[in-house]
Amino acid sequence: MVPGFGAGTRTSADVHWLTAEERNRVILDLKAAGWSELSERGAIYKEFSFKYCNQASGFMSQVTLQAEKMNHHPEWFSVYNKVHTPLTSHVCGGLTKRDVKLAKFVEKATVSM
Ligand SMILES: C[C@H](O)[C@H](O)[C@H]1CNC2=NC(N)=NC(=O)C2=N1
Repeated sequence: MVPGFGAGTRTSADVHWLTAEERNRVILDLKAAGWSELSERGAIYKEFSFKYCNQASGFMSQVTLQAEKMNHHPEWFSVYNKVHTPLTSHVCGGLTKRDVKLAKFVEKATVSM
């Protein structure tokens, strides 16, 4: 367990800011999938809209299980059938590989809803 990082399965390698090169590469893919950059926060953001509220709830349940596995959590909030999903790494106040990994999982979760 890395001191101060809790008992999660994180490794020190993936809790550092993305390099400018890594960021430029992943941001292009994320923007193509509809994510926006909250550059003032070093975060990415996407709003997901579902036909029914229970689909939004099911989506959040799926992502929560993954977030727990990764020990890396969205800062989201939902209103009826919409889920607002900012992702950032609090431990370093910016984007890390964990945010990218969780964003990719989030995208897959929407497909299965
Ligand atoms: C103590 C616990 O391991 C930490 O607070 C974890 C929990 N989930 C987290 N989620 C996110 N997005 N960033 C973090 O730095 C983080 N840290």
